[in-house]
Amino acid sequence: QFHMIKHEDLIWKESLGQGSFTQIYRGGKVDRQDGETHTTDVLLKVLDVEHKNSWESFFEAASFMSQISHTHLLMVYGVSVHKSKNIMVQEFVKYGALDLYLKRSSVSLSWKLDVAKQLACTLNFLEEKNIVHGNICAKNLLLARGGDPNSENSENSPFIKLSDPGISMAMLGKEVVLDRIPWVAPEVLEKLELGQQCDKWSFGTTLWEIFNGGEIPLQRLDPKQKQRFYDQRSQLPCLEWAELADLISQCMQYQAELRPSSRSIIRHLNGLITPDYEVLHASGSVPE
Ligand SMILES: N#Cc1ccc(Nc2nc(N)cc(-n3cnc(CCO)c3)n2)cc1
Repeated sequence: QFHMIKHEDLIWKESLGQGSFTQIYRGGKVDRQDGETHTTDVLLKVLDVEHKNSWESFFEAASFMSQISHTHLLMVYGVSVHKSKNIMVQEFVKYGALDLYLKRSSVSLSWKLDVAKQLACTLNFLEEKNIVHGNICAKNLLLARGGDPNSENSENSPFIKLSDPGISMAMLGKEVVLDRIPWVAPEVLEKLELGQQCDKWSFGTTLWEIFNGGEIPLQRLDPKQKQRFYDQRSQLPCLEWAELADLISQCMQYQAELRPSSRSIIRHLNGLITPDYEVLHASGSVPE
């Protein structure tokens, strides 16, 4: 399952905002090893009290992350329960959530393609283990490196960690699931159960976010209009980079079995050459 961490071994620092149904804080975890005490930087994710009846699902997400390890999967150290507080203790990822980072910073197409490839590899890892994450989105991608643009080259390349899936759809009300359109695969909306192909759909939506600078897809639609978006088999506005738009629409096919395998997604991404204007502009050989 997961490691239980004593509340007295946790240090609480500043609040860093919230996730879905959670508050997040910067913190520390004290480990006592043969007389020495060592403090690890952690992220403390506290389940909102009004959702405390979803604590099993919250801890299921923690044990999901604790039982698989991969270079692009977030490390979850364990959980702590104190009075009515349910706390997930995660590794502190230096630059935080990718959606916020993309809104604040301008990054190159090759930077974005690098992130997309890392996410595709993670998807492949999960698919080979027949594991479904169920909540892939830019908000759940954390940037461990490559967050400060003016650092020299090697530091500049991004490195992502996929966060925990959070409370499962089954526990969330229909309203909340509707609000996850267009990340939630259409078949999940109907049956409220996660199938292998649903992560591919969400991968497509997450690609759209990454290559649209963190813009929130369908932001202005209310839940009813979002339901209609699926009822009418609508697609997101397509990007100007045609080859990438093509991959996104392949992943976001309403017929789940037609979505590409993660291996073909990786092949497609490896076959993409960042369009010249990006390179030419970067080298300054094309007047701005
Ligand atoms: N300024 C700033 C700053 C904020 C946060 C981090 N680090 C970190 N580490 C994690 N393990 C998880 C998260 N996290 C962020 N948002 C969510 C909820 C939505 O996913 C989770 N952030 C680093 C810098």
